[in-house]
Formats: sequence, C-alpha cells, structure tokens
Amino acid sequence: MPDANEPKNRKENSSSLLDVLSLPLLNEKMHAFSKMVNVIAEAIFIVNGDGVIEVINPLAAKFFGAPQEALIGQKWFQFLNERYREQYEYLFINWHKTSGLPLNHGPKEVLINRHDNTWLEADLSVSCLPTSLTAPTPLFVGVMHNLTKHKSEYSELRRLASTDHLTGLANRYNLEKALQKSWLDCVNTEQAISLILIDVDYFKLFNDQFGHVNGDKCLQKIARTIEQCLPSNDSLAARYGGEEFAVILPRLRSVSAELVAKDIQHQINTLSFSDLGLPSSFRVSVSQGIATELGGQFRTSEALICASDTALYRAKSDGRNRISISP
Ligand SMILES: Nc1nc2c(ncn2[C@@H]2O[C@H](COP(=O)(O)OP(=O)(O)OP(=O)(O)O)[C@@H](O)[C@H]2O)c(=O)[nH]1
Repeated sequence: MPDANEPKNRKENSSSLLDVLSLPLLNEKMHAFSKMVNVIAEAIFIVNGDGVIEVINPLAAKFFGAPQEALIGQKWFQFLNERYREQYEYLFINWHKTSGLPLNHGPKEVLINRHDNTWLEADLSVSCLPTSLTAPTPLFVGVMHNLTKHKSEYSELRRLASTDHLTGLANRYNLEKALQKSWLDCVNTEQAISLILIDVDYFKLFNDQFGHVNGDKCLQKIARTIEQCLPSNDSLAARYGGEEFAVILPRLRSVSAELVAKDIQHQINTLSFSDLGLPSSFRVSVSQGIATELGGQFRTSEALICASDTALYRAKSDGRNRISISP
C-alpha cells in the first residue's frame, strides 16, 4: 500500500479502487471513510475544492454511467446537464471566494448526462466534510438519489387523478380546473368562451336492454366521438358525470359552438354498435345545451355551467336529440 501522504499523479492512481483510496488527500480517517462509502447503498462521491472526483462508490459510478476507475480525477460538473452545470460551478467558485465557510447545498433536483449519452433525473446534496476528517484539504461529499422512477410514478398518479377511468376523458375535477383557467384567459382578453353539456338520451333503457357492460362500451364510443369533434388543442372534452359530458370551447361564440354541437350530434347519430352485437340499425342520440360568455353576461364559470344545464334541460324536454342555446 503506497504512503497516503506521498503526492502522486492522479492518473497513475486511478487504475483501481485501492489506488483511489490511497490518493494523497486521503489520510487514515478518510481512508476508513472511503471504504465505508464504497459499501453504502446510496450513490456517494467525494470531490475536492476544484470539483475533481477523489472517491466514487459503485452506485454513484452507475449514476454517471462509467466505471469507478474512469471517473476518478474527472470534474463531476461535466456530468451535469448544462442547465445545472453553471449553477454548481458558481457554487464552488463562490466557496473559494469565501474560503473557510462550510458549503452545504441541496438536496436539489438535477439532470445527469450520463457517460453513455442517456440521462438520469436525480436529487443531489453537496456537503463539506468535517475538516477533522479531511484536513488540510477540504473535501465535499455528494449524495444522489435516482428520481426517474418516482417522477414517472408521480406523473402517472397525476394523470390518473385528472382522468375519467372509463372513458379516458378529463374527469370532473380536471374539467373544473380547465374551465376556470379558460374562463380567466378568455374573459381577461375579452374573448368568448362556450360550454356544451351533452347528455345521452334514454340511456337507462340502453342499459336495461343491452346490459351495463355494453352501456360502458357505449359511453366509451361516445366519449371518443366527442373528443374527435374538438375544434382546437385548447378545447377540452370531459366526463361530467354518469352519461353526461362537457366540452369547453375557448374563443368560440355560440354560432361556432353550435357547429361543433351539430358535428357531435351527427357523428353520434351515425355511430354503429354492431361491434357490440347490437342490431346494425340501432342508433343513439344525445341532447346538448350550449351557453356562451361574451361581454359580461355571466359573472362566473359556475353561472355558465348553470346556463348550459338549463339549455340541456330544454333540449331534453323539447324531445331529445336536440341542441338548445342559452339566450
Ligand atoms: N353502463 C353505465 N351506465 C351508467 C353509467 N353512469 C350512469 N349510467 C346510467 O345512466 C342512466 C341514466 O338514466 P337517466 O338519468 O334516467 O336518464 P336517461 O335514461 O338517459 O333518460 P334521459 O336522460 O331523460 O333521456 C342510469 O341508468 C345510470 O345507471 C356508467 O358509467 N355506465
């Protein structure tokens, strides 16, 4: 084992982990600490004041996507996505300027550009090691956690929380949030906003005749059809509840909203259910109520929903398969 205090060329020392552990900066205590780091089930690396990696354990090396030996002697900043690299370089530059003050940073989210050109989302903390351990040369320990799995689970949970499970459309919660946002966007810019409420006609009869499972499939087909009739990316189709749907149409006056409703009516009237084993001549219809805000007619988005609902009620009582527009 080489003398830990004897200065050596880093490249010569980086051929194996044992060499790494005997870098000149590592005194006896550090030597023991480095051994410990190597067996901890967390991604840990140790860098000097210039950000050069002195010690890296197997898990951290895996995060950077290269063998431990290849990483020793490299500046760890280079593995950070450029969005974060400057921030950490500055952190170390500032630390040099205020030398002596302990540096503790994070945990913060970073994006690691791995050696094999893939990337990894992680949270990272950088802390000064106690000088009693590292004197005379300050060293810093970086601890990382892989966030990739958590992030994809989080976005899946977010998707589930805002989606109606049966139809895949936005759920009621999502509808209310989206309506609130579109309402503010349109009202603040003095543009129109329309809302269509859509209710399947005689759907209890459908369930009674063809069963609940077919009823579910019918709702799925209707949902897909409504979605296909959306006129723009910022319009939204949602399941309002049961056999009722809603469509938000930002920037559309009632004349244009009526055209969308007519398209929905036509597409649903011509839907075939023979794939569900129903007679090929069987058809369904929907009733629709439209309300439009332009110029301060309604005070709130809730009032717009109420007006659409009243119009829908009228479409039902006028005989169904109709479109009614709020005055
Ligand atoms: N299959 C299925 N049926 C549902 C679902 N949600 C609500 N329903 C049914 O939708 C039916 C709605 O019935 P009603 O409110 O009487 O309305 P309707 O029969 O469509 O009559 P009108 O709306 O007046 O034309 C009920 O039988 C509910 O059980 C669902 O998720 N799946």
